[in-house]
Amino acid sequence: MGIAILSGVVASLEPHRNKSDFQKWESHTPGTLTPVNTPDVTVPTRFIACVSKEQSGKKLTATFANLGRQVEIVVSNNLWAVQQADVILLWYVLSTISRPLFKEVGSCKPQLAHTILEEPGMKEALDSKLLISILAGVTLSQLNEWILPSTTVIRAMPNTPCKIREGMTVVSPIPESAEAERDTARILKIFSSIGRCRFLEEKHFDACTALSGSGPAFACIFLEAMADGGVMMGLPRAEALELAAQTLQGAARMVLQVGAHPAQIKDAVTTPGGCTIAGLLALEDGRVRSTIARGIQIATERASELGQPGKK
Ligand SMILES: NC(=O)C1=CN([C@@H]2O[C@H](COP(=O)(O)OP(=O)(O)OC[C@H]3O[C@@H](n4cnc5c(N)ncnc54)[C@H](OP(=O)(O)O)[C@@H]3O)[C@@H](O)[C@H]2O)C=CC1
Ligand SMILES: O=C(O)[C@@H]1CCC=N1
Repeated sequence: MGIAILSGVVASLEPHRNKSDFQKWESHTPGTLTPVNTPDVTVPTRFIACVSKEQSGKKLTATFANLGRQVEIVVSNNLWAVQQADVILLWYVLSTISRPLFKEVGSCKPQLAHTILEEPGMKEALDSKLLISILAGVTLSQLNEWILPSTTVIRAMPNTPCKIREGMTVVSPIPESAEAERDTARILKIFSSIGRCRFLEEKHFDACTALSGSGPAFACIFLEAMADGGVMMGLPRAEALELAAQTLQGAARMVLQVGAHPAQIKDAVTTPGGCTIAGLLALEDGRVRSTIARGIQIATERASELGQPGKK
């Protein structure tokens, strides 16, 4: 997930980004960000990604080699990376004071969070900084126990399409403080540049983890199954996949861009006595809706266990 976010953010900073990118950015954050086409002095200029294994370091170096902006890779030295930064996110670090910096400090599994944060010197390195955790299941109250009160901590739940700047990120409310406005702008700057970003209360985070965090996996099962159906009926695999993917994207965009209700879209496609209703009834016979919805329910329940004491 760290690679997806860092790739998206780095890509968003490249000079070839077009005007619509800026407009998209602004539309998510009315009044809080720099106006369209005005240079933003807080734009990050330096990136550091941290991992624990040499082999992962080599892989990351290869991954970021083609991005055209240098990403420093640090193996087994989270503390150093955090110390360099002014603003920190749990799996990565953003720094913007006089010299803008942006650092990633490993994208660790939820169970590892405590181990990383209890490293000697880490609390002090995080002092007065902004810590953003993307760790599924790990709560703000847990995180607050592992850091000094002077560190501001919030949660974010992104998803892998952040890599192509089509992500969905949910962010917990920013705690009230003198720096709240600045922190809000920094958070929106990152996550609105790599997709949609919305604030929601922490109580919704496990459901968001299941719906949008895990969602790309669920959507791809459906996508693959549609393509399989096409292949079963004789379509070549590549074309079946293209048709399925573009169809899902088109339907989703009708909901997001046009504001259509999914039922409206379904009804408009469904000619009386036609083939769509025949297919829909077959899907309903397989309890497709409750199966998908229960999948989100079960994933939500599992998300609530992640990072919790006594749970695997
Ligand atoms: N995958 C997803 O779609 C989403 C994931 N998340 C959250 O993101 C987090 C990471 O998940 P995911 O990306 O799937 O996991 P991965 O296992 O793919 O990535 C974990 C990364 O963390 C690094 N890491 C592990 N331990 C340390 C350490 N002690 N110090 C520094 N770096 C470390 C690993 O490097 P190394 O291999 O060298 O140890 C690896 O690069 C989880 O908390 C998950 O809940 C949230 C939303 C969506
Ligand atoms: O599977 C997981 O636990 C993580 C959280 C959301 C997506 N991946």
